[in-house]
Amino acid sequence: SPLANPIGSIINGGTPLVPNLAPALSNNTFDYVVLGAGTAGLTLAARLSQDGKSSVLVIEAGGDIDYNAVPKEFSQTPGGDVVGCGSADSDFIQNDIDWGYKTVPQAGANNRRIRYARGKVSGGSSTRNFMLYQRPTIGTMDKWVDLTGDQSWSFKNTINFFKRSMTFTPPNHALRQESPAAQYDASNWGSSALTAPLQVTFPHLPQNFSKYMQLSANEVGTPTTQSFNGGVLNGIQYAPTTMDPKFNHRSTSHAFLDDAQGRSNFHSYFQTYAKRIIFTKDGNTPRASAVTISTLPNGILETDIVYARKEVIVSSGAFGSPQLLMVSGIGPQAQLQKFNITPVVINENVGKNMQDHIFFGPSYKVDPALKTFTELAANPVFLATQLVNYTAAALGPLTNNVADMLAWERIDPVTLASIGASKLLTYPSDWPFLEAFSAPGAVGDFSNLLATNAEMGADGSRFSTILMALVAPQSRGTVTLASKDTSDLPIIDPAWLTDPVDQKVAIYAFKRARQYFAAKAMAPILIGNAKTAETLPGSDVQTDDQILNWIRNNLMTVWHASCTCSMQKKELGGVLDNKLQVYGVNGLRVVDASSFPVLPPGHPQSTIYMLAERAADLILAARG
Ligand SMILES: Cc1cc2nc3c(=O)[nH]c(=O)nc-3n(C[C@H](O)[C@H](O)[C@H](O)COP(=O)(O)OP(=O)(O)OC[C@H]3O[C@@H](n4cnc5c(N)ncnc54)[C@H](O)[C@@H]3O)c2cc1C
Repeated sequence: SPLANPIGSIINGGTPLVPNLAPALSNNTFDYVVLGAGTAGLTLAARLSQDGKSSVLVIEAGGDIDYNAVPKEFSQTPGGDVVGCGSADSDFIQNDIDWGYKTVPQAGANNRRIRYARGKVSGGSSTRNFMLYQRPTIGTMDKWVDLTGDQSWSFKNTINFFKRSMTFTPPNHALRQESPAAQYDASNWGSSALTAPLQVTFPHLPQNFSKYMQLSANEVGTPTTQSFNGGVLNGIQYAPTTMDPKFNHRSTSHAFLDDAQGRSNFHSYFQTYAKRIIFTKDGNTPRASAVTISTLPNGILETDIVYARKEVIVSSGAFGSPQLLMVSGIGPQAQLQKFNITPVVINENVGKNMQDHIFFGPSYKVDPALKTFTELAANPVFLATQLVNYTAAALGPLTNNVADMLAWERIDPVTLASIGASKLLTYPSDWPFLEAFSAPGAVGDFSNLLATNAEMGADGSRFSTILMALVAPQSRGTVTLASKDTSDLPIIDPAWLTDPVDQKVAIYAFKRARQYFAAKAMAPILIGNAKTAETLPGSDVQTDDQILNWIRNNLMTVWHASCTCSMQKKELGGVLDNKLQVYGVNGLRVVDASSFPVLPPGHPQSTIYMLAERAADLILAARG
């Protein structure tokens, strides 16, 4: 057994720092050790422990949100999601539950360094996200099949894993009173007999701005569609959200923790850093057998070891997972050499191929009767009333995740050719190139949405924005090490907007947002006309160069970092095989956004839950 004498046979990094450590004590040995209690990690750990047969430990650097009252209140309240996710440093309440990542200067963003929100807490980034729940297209998953060489990743073959993680509740039209009404397709969801911890539904109140966006989208050629969850995306509709239907609280992967916590075979260590995976020998192949951990604040020092009888599963997210592989000896040669890390497997692809979405868009002055987010930020009396309304009755604008309506569209081939972006025609035919978000507030450079809206709304002005995201991005980024210690944040370089095709599409997207606002359907809510109402950037910005420069100064991540430990055929640049196992070693998988072969258009959390559900099946099948 690889655990017979784990200390004696360690092949990376020598003897653990802790003296007198008794190897493989029964209370620090588990069948499965999951690193990261985030979106994927908690889902996976809960599923692995469900049949009571395997012991599972999940390790999380952050705390349990249940013991962190103020961030919990903010996190639970859907309208609070826009607080503390900005591009500037000035975050407050959420600092306790966030890693505080910041990119290196981004050439594509006029050398700005941009703060990149990431959950460091139970539920990981599902505790911080905007709750939008939507699935990839059929063609997207066909791309996964091509890249992995495995038909089991098709949409048809994964749909039951998508359905398995969540319970859907239809929109409450009586409360919402919206027109046009939110639509959904009942066949996209599980049967009423199928219940899962994660809750998906619609907010109790839609944003007033969204219906105007919907009507103007229809007018400029984007039709209303019924659903974003059956494998087709093009069109406009309200998006379902990961929310509890009764109280409209945020629902996260913590729901899986709640389910698992009472099981005697389920264990969780919070405020514990995974420091390094220890490899022993399995014949000639390294085997992941144990993990050094730190229970000290800020993860300094290796303080203990936990052993895995069967597997170690890394679910530390798109930044944390490649970091953990690299500090443990799996990564590009130059990275390992630079930090004097004993190599286990040289794989140049670890930390490469990072894919992400960016968004940006013009803000317009609108009728104050709309009650936008600007009203909440700039009118303390209204905010106080709505806090009571939300807390006491689960009603009002705070039940809404702010960006509640989405639209996806392709760009026709003639236009693509005219803007120099024909390269996108290589994408599957159902893959949209642009996503539009309703954003009822002023946005600008996303530095701090609360402060921006409080300031711009101080004179009674109210705003709405349509954010445009590039959802077939060509630019690729990297995650590299700053040191050989996971207590130091890795270096994040998303390289947004460095590819010329992305720049062309971004200019097109910006002009498209202006078309939405110029539609007749938008006229009733604009102060003045589409030209005079445009406040950011304002109608002075007209030429392609001016537009691109404004985008560079204002673009923001949609926080969809992925693909940094990609599941792909090795010759294509993979880190993981088609069963999420790390190439070249035994007993080690990576399961989270970093495992994606390619980033689907839109919002990744549904795919991450699917991945965790599927991984649990693969792991339990291997257990026999
Ligand atoms: C502000 C924001 C808005 C978003 N909006 C949406 C949206 O509306 N819809 C959508 O689908 N997606 C959205 N996303 C993206 C989505 O939430 C993430 O892609 C997803 O949650 C990532 O899941 P994961 O399991 O890969 O990583 P995470 O959920 O981030 O989990 C990784 C976990 O590992 C832990 N960890 C890392 N390193 C270590 C270590 N060394 N030791 C121990 N623990 C460690 C982390 O603390 C974290 O808890 C948003 C994200 C953000 C931040």
